Amino acid sequence: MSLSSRPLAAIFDLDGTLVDNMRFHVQAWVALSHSLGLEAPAERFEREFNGRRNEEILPALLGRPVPPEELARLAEQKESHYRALFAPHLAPLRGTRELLVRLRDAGLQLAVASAGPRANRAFVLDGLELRSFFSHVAGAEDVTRGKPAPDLFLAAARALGVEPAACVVFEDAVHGIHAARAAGMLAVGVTTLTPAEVLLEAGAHWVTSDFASLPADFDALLFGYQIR
Ligand SMILES: O=P(O)(O)OC[C@H]1O[C@@H](O)[C@H](O)[C@@H](O)[C@@H]1O
Repeated sequence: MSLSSRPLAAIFDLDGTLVDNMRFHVQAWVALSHSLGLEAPAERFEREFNGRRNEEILPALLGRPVPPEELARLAEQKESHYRALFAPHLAPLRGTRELLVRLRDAGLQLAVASAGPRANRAFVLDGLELRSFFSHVAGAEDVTRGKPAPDLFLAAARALGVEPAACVVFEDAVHGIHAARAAGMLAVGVTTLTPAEVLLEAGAHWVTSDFASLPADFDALLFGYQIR
């Protein structure tokens, strides 16, 4: 990882990055917790669980191992509720399509690496017609360890055939920034939910509130031009 060499690939987190949807995930988690008679503050889903897989969140939430059938049922209860909540608001983060077009035209390889399940990825990527930009989509079922382990980003880089050191990750969660750095990649924090200073403290090299305008030095590095 070097702050001076131009990345060859860009890997995008999905929830909270390609779409500004984390409040709907949190709302669905809080509703599921209530239906189970559990006390779980929204804050816990925003900080501790953001970027993790359901296979990791549910045992932590219930405080016990969760057998596969129960896990699948509870995850589907939460995820179908989340999709119903977010459906009327489904839209890409500002500037997403334009950035993807620029990256594609500049010859970068593009992938998604999301801890979310397949149905959620399809909901966003197909619902917004973004899928064709990406050569690979890595998801929860491709790894046994979610973020902050580097596995999802490493799986995406491997599928693209690009060295981790030549990849840049866009990610909104602290766990995701840790995962990107653990993978040896450049990391851009997206401040849809978590404040810039928290993402920088976690190891983000740059931060941005959306994709309409990137930090000038990062834009120059990404697209290979000098700032005058
Ligand atoms: O890795 P991504 O795309 O941010 O997905 C993570 C999210 O995936 C969702 O499925 C979980 O319910 C969320 O709680 C989690 O934060």
